[in-house]
Amino acid sequence: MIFDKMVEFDYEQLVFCHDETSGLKAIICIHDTTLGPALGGCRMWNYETEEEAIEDVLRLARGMTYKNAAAGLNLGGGKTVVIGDAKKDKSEAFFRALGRYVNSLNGRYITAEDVGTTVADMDLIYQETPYVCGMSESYGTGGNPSPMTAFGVYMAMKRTAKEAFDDDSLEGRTIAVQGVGNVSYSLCRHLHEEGAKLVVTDISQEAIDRAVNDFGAKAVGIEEIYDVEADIFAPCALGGVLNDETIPALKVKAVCGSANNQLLEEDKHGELLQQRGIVYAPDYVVNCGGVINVADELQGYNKERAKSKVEGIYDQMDKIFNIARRDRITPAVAADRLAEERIESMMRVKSTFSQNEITPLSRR
Ligand SMILES: NC(=O)C1=CN([C@@H]2O[C@H](COP(=O)(O)OP(=O)(O)OC[C@H]3O[C@@H](n4cnc5c(N)ncnc54)[C@H](O)[C@@H]3O)[C@@H](O)[C@H]2O)C=CC1
Ligand SMILES: O=C(O)CCC(=O)C(=O)O
Repeated sequence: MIFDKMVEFDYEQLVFCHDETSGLKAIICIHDTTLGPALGGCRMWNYETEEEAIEDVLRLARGMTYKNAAAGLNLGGGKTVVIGDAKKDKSEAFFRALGRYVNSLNGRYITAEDVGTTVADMDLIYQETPYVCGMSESYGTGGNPSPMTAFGVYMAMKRTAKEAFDDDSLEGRTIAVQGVGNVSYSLCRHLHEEGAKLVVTDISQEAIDRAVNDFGAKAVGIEEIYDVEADIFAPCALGGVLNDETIPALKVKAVCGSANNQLLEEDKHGELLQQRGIVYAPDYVVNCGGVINVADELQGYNKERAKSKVEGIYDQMDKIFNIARRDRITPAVAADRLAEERIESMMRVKSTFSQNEITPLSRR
C-alpha cells in the first residue's frame, strides 16, 4: 500500500520517527534528490489519522521537488510532518529528537519552518544537526522566511495583473485575501502601500482586526470571500480551495496567493479556471520566496542576494505565462513542464563524472 504510493510518483524515501520520551511522531519524506539534497519545511498538524499524515507528507514533498526546481535551486524535494498539536505538544526534547532523526539522514534532507513550526523550533533542531535552515538571525541566517515569501507573492501578483489587465500596477485594484496570517499580513502591507483595496477574511478575529486597522481592509465572512467582486483572489490560508464549488462562484479575473496546493485537482481545476477566463498563477512559483530565502543560508546568508533572487519571481512568471500562451496549456501545466525539463536536463549534466561534486552543503 505505501510502496504503491511511492512507486506512483517515484518517491525515494519515507522515514518514520518515534521518540517515547518526548512523544515525537514524525514522518520525513524525500521525494527526489536529482538536483541536490531535499529541502522542505516541517509541518506540525493534528492529523486525525496516520494515513492523512502520510498522504500530506507525500504530497508536500513532491510539491517541494517542483518548487525548488522551478525556483532554480540546486535542491531536491522533501518535507516533514509532525503529528501533534502545535499549541500543546512542543518541548525541547521533542524538536531535539526530531533534529537527531534529520541528522541521521546525513544531509539527504534539510528541514525548515512550515505551518505549525517556528524559528524557535528550528533553533532547537539546530542543537542536533546542521541540516536545518530558518533559525534565529543571530546564527547568521535569514530568520523567519514569511516576509520574503510575501515579497515574492507581491512580485508574482504584479506579473499576474499584467497578464489579466495588461498593466502590472496594483494601484486601485481590489484584492480578495483569504487568510491574513504571517505571509499574508506582509503581503497586505505591500498591496496597501501600492494603493490596492483589500477585502479580507480569516477564522481569527484578531487577524481580521489587524488588517482592518492597519490597512483599511474590508472584512467579509469565511464563505463570502469566494463571492467578492474583485480583480484578484489571493488564497493565503489553505490548500484545495480552488474546486468544483468555488471556481464557478469566483468574480475575479485572476488568482494569485501564497497557499500551497490551491487546486484541488491540478489538471481539472486549472482547466476550469482557464475556461472561466481567470488567470491562475501557479502556487509553488508564487510562494517560492520563502524557500529561496532559507536556501540562501546554505551559501552564507546574504539578504540583498536573497531579495534579488526573490524579485526574479516576476520574470519566472513571465516565462510561465508566455509558455502557457504559446503552447495553449494552463499556467499550472507550463510550470510543471519547466520544472520537469530542468530536472531532466540536470540529470543528463550530472551523468558526466566529476571528482569534486559541488552541492549547496559543501559551501557550509
Ligand atoms: N510562511 C512561509 O514562508 C510560506 C507559507 N506558505 C503557505 O502559505 C500559507 C500561509 O502560510 P502562513 O502565513 O505562514 O501561515 P499562518 O498560519 O500564519 O496563516 C494562515 C492564516 O489563515 C487563517 N485561516 C485558517 N483557516 C482559514 C479559513 N478556512 N479561512 C480563512 N482563513 C483561514 C489562519 O487563521 C491564519 O491567520 C500556507 O498555505 C503555507 O503553506 C508557502 C510557502 C512559504
Ligand atoms: O519556506 C520555508 O521555510 C521552507 C520551504 C517550504 O517548506 C515551503 O516553501 O513550503
